[in-house]
Amino acid sequence: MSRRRRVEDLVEEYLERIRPADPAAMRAAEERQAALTKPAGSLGVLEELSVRVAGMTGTCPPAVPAPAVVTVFAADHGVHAQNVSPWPQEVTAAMLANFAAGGAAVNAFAKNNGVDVRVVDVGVATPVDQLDIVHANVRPGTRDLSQTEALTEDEVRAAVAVGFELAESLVRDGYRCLLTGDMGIANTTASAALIATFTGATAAVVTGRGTGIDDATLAHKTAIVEAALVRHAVPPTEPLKALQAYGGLEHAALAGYILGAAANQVPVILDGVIAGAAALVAQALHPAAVDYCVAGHRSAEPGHAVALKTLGLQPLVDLDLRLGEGTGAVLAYPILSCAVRALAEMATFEDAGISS
Ligand SMILES: Cc1cc2ncn([C@H]3O[C@H](COP(=O)(O)O)[C@@H](O)[C@H]3O)c2cc1C
Ligand SMILES: O=C(O)c1cccnc1
Repeated sequence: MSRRRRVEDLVEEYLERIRPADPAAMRAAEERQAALTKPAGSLGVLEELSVRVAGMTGTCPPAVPAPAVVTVFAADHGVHAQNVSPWPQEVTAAMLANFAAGGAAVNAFAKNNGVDVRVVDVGVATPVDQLDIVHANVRPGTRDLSQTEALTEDEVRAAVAVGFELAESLVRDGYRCLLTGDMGIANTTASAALIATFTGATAAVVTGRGTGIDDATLAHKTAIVEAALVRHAVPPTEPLKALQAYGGLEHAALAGYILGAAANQVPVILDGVIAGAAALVAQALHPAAVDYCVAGHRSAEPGHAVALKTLGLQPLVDLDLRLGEGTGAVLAYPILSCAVRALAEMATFEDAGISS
């Protein structure tokens, strides 16, 4: 069997393993929530969240989703050549060294919240061979989406496989909550194109300032996204083709990682706009993948709110973050674990001898 055939089969195999959240476990969790020692509904969104986790894991009450790990998928983007980001491409590799040394914002948040950090090179343009990270480089950055297709079909499928297989191995290692992270200079441009594809929103609505660009650069970046949408014209029913057209390798790996969490019935906390774009790809591949997604936060990048609406997810935190790396997901993790711990460990009125 050719390698190409094998990679094609893999994505189909992944999708076959995904089941919608378990309705019986969700009903049991709703009933248990109603019996706990608090006024009904008083834990607000946390109650719904705990019910969703019961549905994901198929158990009531579910175990607290721990330990947790944030995986930072890193890759570069050919569209960087169009001056859509103020930062040099080499910053992607430099930040990988920073993650490996524990010096980035995501490392600080992760240390605070008891979350482990994994870093994966799925397509960084600058060599990072010497770093103590997962080396799974599919190609050294995408091609320029404004000139040609960013990736070949084989490259897309290989990157999806990196994410799926990593999620599987993390679950095998005992992790019970997977968090998304990303690093890739210019990746808010590819994110905007993906989000426009799956939501039908215009380039003007979903394109944002990324790391911080001025008005003139924003207008130029928006025009690049708009022209790319016309050039490639991928319908929302063709998620793998959308990854081929726009990239990035980290988006493809993140989509695979989300599918991997879903196939293993483990919650996945999404970070910001890059994760939102990848989750739209996962949703288009298998709608039930979203049953396993928790929106960690809402990024200040405008496309993110648009993506969350199509995903049907309510963000847990809204603090004007616009960093990526997984920071918003890590920040939200204790909220998710509190929600599940309350469902699992609170006394019922009957246990406590309180008449309700
Ligand atoms: C020092 C630094 C650290 C970062 N950590 C995450 N990003 C974030 O910014 C990039 C996307 O923004 P744009 O599309 O405007 O280039 C991504 O690498 C993302 O993870 C960073 C960016 C920089 C410069
Ligand atoms: O939403 C994000 O994750 C984000 C926003 C701006 C730049 N980098 C990442």
